[in-house]
Amino acid sequence: MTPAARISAAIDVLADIEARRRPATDALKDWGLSHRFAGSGDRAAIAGLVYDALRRKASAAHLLGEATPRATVLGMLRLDRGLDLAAVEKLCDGSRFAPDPLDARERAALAGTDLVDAPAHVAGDYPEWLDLPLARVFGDDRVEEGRALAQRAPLDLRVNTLAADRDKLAGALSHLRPAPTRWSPAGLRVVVGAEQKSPPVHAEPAFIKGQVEIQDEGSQVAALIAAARPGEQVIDLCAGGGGKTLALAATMENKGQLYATDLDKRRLAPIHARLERAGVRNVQVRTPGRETDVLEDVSGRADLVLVDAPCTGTGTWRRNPDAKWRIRPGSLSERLAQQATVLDRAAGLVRPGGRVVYVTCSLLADENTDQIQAFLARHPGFSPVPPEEAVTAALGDAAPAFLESVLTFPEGLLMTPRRTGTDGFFVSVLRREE
Ligand SMILES: C[S@@+](CC[C@H](N)C(=O)[O-])C[C@H]1O[C@@H](n2cnc3c(N)ncnc32)[C@H](O)[C@@H]1O
Repeated sequence: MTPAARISAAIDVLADIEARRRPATDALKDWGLSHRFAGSGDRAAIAGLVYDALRRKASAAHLLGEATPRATVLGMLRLDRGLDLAAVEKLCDGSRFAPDPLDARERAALAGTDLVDAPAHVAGDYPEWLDLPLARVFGDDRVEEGRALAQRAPLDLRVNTLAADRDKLAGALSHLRPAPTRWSPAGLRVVVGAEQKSPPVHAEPAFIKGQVEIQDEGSQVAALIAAARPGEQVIDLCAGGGGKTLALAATMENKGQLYATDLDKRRLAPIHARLERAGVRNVQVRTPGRETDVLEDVSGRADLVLVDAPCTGTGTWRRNPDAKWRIRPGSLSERLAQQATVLDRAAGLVRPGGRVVYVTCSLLADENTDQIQAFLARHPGFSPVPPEEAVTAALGDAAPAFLESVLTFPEGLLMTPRRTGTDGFFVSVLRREE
């Protein structure tokens, strides 16, 4: 396919997403099925255009003065890909499979990149109703934070230190050009270009042998701050597919006991194969039953309970640009109630002197600092560990620069793409008094 034909295809996919209110992945898959002549390179490039357009939806619409799928793609080409008017015009020449030629209004709009008079939520490309909540956390920096959240995310890998070391793995994966991550000593980062397909890590021998997992560096750091130690009794209460469970097991060096559970047994299902592949031997998966409390025997005895809480995912907009525009106030309230429930459960599981570590991939104070303040009011026997203390123990030499980069609060710390180059993660360490 020509570059111009790919742009036409991206406009069609965006129209489908909008008309049928469906996730981008579904629309892209359908497009691939009904255009079998398109090769994998074409499909990857079209997906790149669609996701980039979704990332810049508000600012592109502002530039073009309308929010149609065509305007979104044209605006993105100008704002994100840096194409000038002549380059866009060349692509939209009206030839077979190319988008229609630009009209006078489009030409005038694409002559500049003027977002000066755009309100913060437009310049930062996030939903208008989240402007106040984001202003509460970031103040005037919210536009820059939003812009960083509208960039493409790199592909981060976590080397499984139970089975390999980072330098050797970097050699084995040298064709992906991985670079060591800045904060996590077990992380490798692969940069994927706009038109590139994400490399099939699942097919790498190192992945098949359990030496490497896909995990954002922010998630790796959150697990490091939880600091599960060899010999401890640890509960991963919202284990889901086990991303953090595997990271905790690695710092425990397979010693002690790690209990992994989740409210939803379907989410937990993939964990078994992942543990097996990673050579993890100290995890008991406690699949929830209908009536029984699957953690009854460990209640009040855990050294550490990790609550990797259900949340709005506002910190992961780089990876889920269409979810960014779907989030509603109702889903926030639902998550807030779930977070309080799971935190209260964690409080009963930890031993005196033990700790609860609360993690979200949200940027919103309601889900982070407010949630912790409310927890502390309900559970006066707990107090927050100062972020400086938790980070220094977890990150060693990288701690000072990390602490300068994150936002810190008495209740915990917040990573963001702009500040730490990771997804947005909030981490709070809460110690139960002896
Ligand atoms: C952020 S995800 C966990 C991701 C996982 N820890 C990982 O690293 O791959 C949040 C999980 O919390 C679970 N959850 C929601 N409410 C819960 C509750 N009351 N108790 C336990 N798990 C809960 C959800 O089913 C979901 O799997």
